[in-house]
Amino acid sequence: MAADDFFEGAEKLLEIWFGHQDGKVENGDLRKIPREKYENLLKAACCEVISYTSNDEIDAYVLSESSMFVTKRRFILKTCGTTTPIECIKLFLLYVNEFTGFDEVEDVFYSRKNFERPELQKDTYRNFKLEIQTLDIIFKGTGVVRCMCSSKTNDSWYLYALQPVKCFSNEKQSPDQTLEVLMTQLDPNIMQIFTKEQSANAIQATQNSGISELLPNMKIDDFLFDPCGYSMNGIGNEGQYMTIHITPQQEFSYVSFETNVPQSSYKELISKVLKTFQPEKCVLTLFTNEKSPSKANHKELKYLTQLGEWQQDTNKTCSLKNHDLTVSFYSKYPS
Ligand SMILES: C[S@+](CC[C@H](N)C(=O)[O-])C[C@H]1O[C@@H](n2cnc3c(N)ncnc32)[C@H](O)[C@@H]1O
Repeated sequence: MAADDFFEGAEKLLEIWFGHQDGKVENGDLRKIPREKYENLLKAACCEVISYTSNDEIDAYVLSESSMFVTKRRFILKTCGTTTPIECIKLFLLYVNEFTGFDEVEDVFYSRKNFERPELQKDTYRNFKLEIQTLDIIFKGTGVVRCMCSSKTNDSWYLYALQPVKCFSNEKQSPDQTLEVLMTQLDPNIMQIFTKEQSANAIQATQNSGISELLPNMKIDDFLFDPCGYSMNGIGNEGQYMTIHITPQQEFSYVSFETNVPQSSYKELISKVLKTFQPEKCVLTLFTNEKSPSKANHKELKYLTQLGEWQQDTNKTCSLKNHDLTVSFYSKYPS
């Protein structure tokens, strides 16, 4: 396939948390950084804003390549294609220093699935080792690295997590959990919904696909690309978000689902997501911190060996500074 026809759906996901050395986190706010400064950052990452929505807790941007979310002290940049998110970090840290009142990086996570066509990425992003080296230089530290591989398919998932020396005490932590479902080889009939040929607009695609039913009661900002491709952000009044991105082309179809909505069990939500998109394969990741009402879910995921038509081939759990992490690989049975 010609490089021109290919689109890399798999995202690079960067999440940074900020704090204050004296522990007074109420003194800072990342949303004090002006909009044009965020646009500068996105230029460095090779993408731009195409839509925006917000409430009192969270600013959500749909980007030309995926999404950005900004809350009081957490920044999330999720970008696909051949974007370069690490390139915006130094400038971002300068803006944080200038505008927000924060003076400390509390946590950094940078993760991604293996790329379909790594050779088409720009320099640093062709090999996770180079991404790690670049992040270590920027954060002047040594990150913890996790590489999880499926025992059955050639899928893998990589994480860099910076563990700053100073830890925030448990009392200052707020509940935090993030679920991601990264899906490949999707049902072509379902993917057809995310084309201009089948759907007149994004609202139609959101409704007809069942996306609107996945986590109801969210304010949805969706976008249907021409001739195909789909992105959406959903936000809730308490700072909850969900985000879905779809590359529907059959030769390299990819869908990602991510949310921070807490659940006492994620089984039903994950099943709904898989039934909605019908992937052949998927990678599940779950991060929870000590305060999260979802923290018991790692055990549940471990024993979720069968999820409808999907069978788990690999499940790994590990502990990071403030979070537990589970990564599971599933494929449709029989594959
Ligand atoms: C931005 S969207 C969603 C990407 C996402 N990371 C995913 O999960 O696949 C990418 C899809 O939109 C299509 N697309 C159409 N116009 C585009 C544009 N101007 N920029 C980025 N993608 C575009 C791509 O071909 C691809 O199918």
